[in-house]
This record gives sequence, C-alpha cells and structure tokens, in this order.
Amino acid sequence: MSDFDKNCARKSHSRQTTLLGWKRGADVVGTDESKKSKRDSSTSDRLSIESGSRNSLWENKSLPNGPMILLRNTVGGIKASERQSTKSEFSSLPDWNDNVTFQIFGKECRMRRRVCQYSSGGNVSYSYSGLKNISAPNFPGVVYRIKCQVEDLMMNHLLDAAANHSNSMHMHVSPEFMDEIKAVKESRDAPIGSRREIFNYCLLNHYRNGEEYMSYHTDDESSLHANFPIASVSFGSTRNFDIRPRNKDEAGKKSRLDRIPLGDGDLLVMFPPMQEYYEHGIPVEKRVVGDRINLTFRRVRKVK
Ligand SMILES: O=C(O)CCC(=O)C(=O)O
Ligand SMILES: [Fe+2]
Repeated sequence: MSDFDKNCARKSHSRQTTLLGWKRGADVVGTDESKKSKRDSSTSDRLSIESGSRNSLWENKSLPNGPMILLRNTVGGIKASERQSTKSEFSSLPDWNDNVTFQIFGKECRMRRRVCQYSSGGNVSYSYSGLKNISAPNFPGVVYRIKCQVEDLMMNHLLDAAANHSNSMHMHVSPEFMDEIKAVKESRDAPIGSRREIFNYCLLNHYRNGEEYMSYHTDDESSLHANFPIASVSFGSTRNFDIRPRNKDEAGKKSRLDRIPLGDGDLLVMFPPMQEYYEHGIPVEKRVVGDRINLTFRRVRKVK
C-alpha cells in the first residue's frame, strides 16, 4: 500500500465523519431519533444473554458497551467444500464493483477491495463511506440463502438463551430486538410474501489478497435501525478484525483493543451500542495467502 493510499484511507474516514455529520466518542450522544432510542434502553432493562451450556458453540467476544458474539465454522455449511462452492457463487455475482472511487480533499481515492450490495426487493437505499445513492438490487439466491441461515442461527441462539433465563452480564440485547426476533420467528411459517425478516441489506466485500483492506470505521449511519445488530460472515482466507475505541486516550492515541481472526464460515454479530463506542477495520497483512469474501447483513430503516 502506498503512502498515498494510506493517506486516502485515513482521510476518507474523517471525510465520512464530516459528510454524514457523525459525532464521535463515548460521551457524545447524537440528537436524532435512532440515538435517542438507544439511550432509552437502559442496561438494566436489557435481556442478558449468557454464552454457556446449551449455547456454548457461540463465543462471547463482548467489550464494555460493545456486545459481540461469534460462531465459528458454521455459515455456508459445516463442510469446507460446501463453503468453497458458496464462495465461488459469491465470487461470480455480476454486480461486483472493483473501481469504487471517492474524492478526498480534491484527490481521487480508490477503494482497495471490490464491493457489491443487495437489498430486499432492491428497494432499500443506504449510503456509506461517503458514497451516496448506491444501487442495491434484490438479493440473489445465494445471498438470500446465507441471510436466512444467519437469521436462523442468531434467532435460535438468542431465543434459546432467553428461554434458559441466562443472566450473565456479558451480553445485552435490547427488549425491542428480542420482540422483533420473536415476531420474525413466528412469521416463519407464514406464506412467503408475509414473512418478516431481520436484515434487509447486505454489503459484500472481496479482499483479493492480503494487501486489500478496510480502514478503521464505525457502521453508525443514521439510516441503520438503532436496535438491530450487524451480522458479519466470512468465507475463504482468515483475516484479522481489529477493534479500537472511537475516542483518543490521554496520549492522543486510539490503541487497538482486540484482534479477532475471522475464518471460513465464521459469523460475528455486533450489537448496539458497539458502533457508538468502537471502530473496526481489516488491516493489510501481506503474508495472507488467498482471498476472503465478507458479507455484512444490516437493517436499514429507509425503504424507497
Ligand atoms: O470484512 C470485514 O470483516 C469487515 C466488513 C465491515 O466492517 C463493513 O463492511 O462495514
Ligand atoms: Fe464495518
């Protein structure tokens, strides 16, 4: 990666901040409705989920104010060969864009990975990384299949933990989201047109080698639903997922707090309010052999 690219990556992040009017820091609370509802869900009235006993396949990766759960080697099939063929299907989707450019202080920067995005019925509009009005066609079959699997895995885990009255303080899920997944679960037997869904948007990232990366950022656009998590799925080579605080420390630094290796078939779920407190990114790692495709499923509020 050249210094110019590094610079672009860094600046793109600060530019995003300006463009979307984000405020950073644990002590700063936004003024829009989504942020208000986050604030109103106090820790005490959230359902606590324990990753123990029957739910032991899920690891608890939470940081303070950053609830996260992780399930290894499962999405896309238990067998590596099944996941490999799913990854090939992703790779040959027709909508990849490997030349995404954006302007930073008058300079043109190119995104160092290829990306594409899909949404429910092609009706969802979402802007990120300073890019606006990006078209997001209807979910192709392979993305829809993985979306359903991710929703089921997550829903069953959370409902199971709730039914077992798990009471660890590690993991907090808002009552609003628990109500939502109960409704989604109940609607699974309904005719296809009237089924509810958790996620209505998917962003795919293809890192073709260890030099392709994603700089530190938060996924806290106001168009994202405040109570819903972001579910991130990985296929292919293992890449590190780095986490650091949004706020600088006394020395003016933001030091890395955690590094989670994300491998083939892994599912990482980030719950609110994680995006208010932490940034995450995929660093350059030249020694990585092979490519990785990542899917992040989101719930966007604005539907066209
Ligand atoms: O590739 C990854 O695991 C990170 C993806 C991500 O953070 C994003 O799409 O916002
Ligand atoms: Fe992200």
